Amino acid sequence: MTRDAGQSRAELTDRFGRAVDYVRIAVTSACNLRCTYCLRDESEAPQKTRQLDAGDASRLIRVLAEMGVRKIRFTGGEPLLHPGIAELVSIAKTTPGIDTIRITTNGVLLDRQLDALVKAGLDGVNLSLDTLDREKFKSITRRDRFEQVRKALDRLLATSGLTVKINTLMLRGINSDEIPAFVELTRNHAVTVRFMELQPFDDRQIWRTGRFMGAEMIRERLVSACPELNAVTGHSTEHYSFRLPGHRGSIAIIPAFSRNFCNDCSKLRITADARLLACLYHHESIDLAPALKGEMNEEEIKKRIIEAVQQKPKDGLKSSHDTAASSMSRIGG
Ligand SMILES: Nc1nc2c(ncn2[C@@H]2O[C@H](COP(=O)(O)OP(=O)(O)OP(=O)(O)O)[C@@H](O)[C@H]2O)c(=O)[nH]1
Ligand SMILES: C[S@@+](CC[C@H](N)C(=O)[O-])C[C@H]1O[C@@H](n2cnc3c(N)ncnc32)[C@H](O)[C@@H]1O
Ligand code: SF4
Ligand code: SF4
Repeated sequence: MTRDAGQSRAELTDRFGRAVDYVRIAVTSACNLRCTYCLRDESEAPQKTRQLDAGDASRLIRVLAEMGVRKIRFTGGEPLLHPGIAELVSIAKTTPGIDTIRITTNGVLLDRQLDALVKAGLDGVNLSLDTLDREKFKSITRRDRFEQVRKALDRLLATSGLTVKINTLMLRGINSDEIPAFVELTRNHAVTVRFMELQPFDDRQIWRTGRFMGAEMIRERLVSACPELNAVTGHSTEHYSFRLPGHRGSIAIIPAFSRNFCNDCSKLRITADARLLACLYHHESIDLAPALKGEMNEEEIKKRIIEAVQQKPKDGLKSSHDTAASSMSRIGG
């Protein structure tokens, strides 16, 4: 059902009856790592890329909240490279209607920014970390930053009141032997370790090189490494979710490529180049740049948001594009 663009606090509902209340905003496309499944080493320098400014963010988040959005995730590129990231968190936190503000980060700059982010009202951090080995980290990310990220992880695990998740992208023959080491982190910490499928947004790098591990294969490896796992109910993208007896944290598998959690999809994305994306796998997007430049009034912005919600496909397979051309650094994951 198409809603009246002028309606305040309307719930955004798509053609399949799914309420959209979660928006992922890529605040920059710049990144300080060059993960082989995401960006080319020679990708453009950070200063050439666009960043979301505080005034734009404030207007946009207020409009989204009025339309029923409750959760904002800042992502990128690397969101902590945005010079005003704590201010963006604070803007979201003080917007009436928004109740959850989280960040997905590679953690390189987290140790020094965590206090400011928590003070600004951050509720949770999803830390992307694919290996616990320094040399492997260097070869996956093309940067020698493991020690900074490990330090950030230790700080995160010691910070109370934050929801902490670790995103580990499973790459066959590269980090598939590290499942037990990641599971071990759940023993003493209330963290969710999530093993994820590779997706074809890798800037034409490793998608076609046999590194993909499907959710079933990951599950088999996990169960064989930890036979005592108990199945529990996971959150949203966490299609499989488990706990080990006596462990404080949980373990999940995200079938991001298999896309079997679309029935519950509640998301809209704003890419680093200010486009509204109805689905991670959608071909088309709606331009929001004029809105961010102050060239559209509030009603027009709402119309574009409603249009994007109406474009949401039943599932990501219906709008599938098997392209390895784009990079996740612009979409935000
Ligand atoms: N196919 C698909 N993959 C997704 C979707 N949302 C997140 N992912 C993938 O899941 C991985 C982890 O994403 P996160 O940024 O941690 O976000 P999330 O899974 O929504 O996190 P929570 O809000 O904590 O559940 C990334 O690789 C994303 O590409 C989605 O809607 N569809
Ligand atoms: C694009 S990054 C942006 C945020 C931040 N730079 C980070 O790495 O957490 C968001 C998520 O997308 C994931 N990602 C990037 N490229 C991917 C790909 N080709 N397939 C699956 N996930 C990917 C990363 O592992 C990360 O968890
Ligand atoms: S996955 Fe994140 S950290 Fe890695 S290159 Fe992409 S944007 Fe950067
Ligand atoms: S693939 Fe598309 S429809 Fe499915 S959960 Fe992801 S964004 Fe939603």
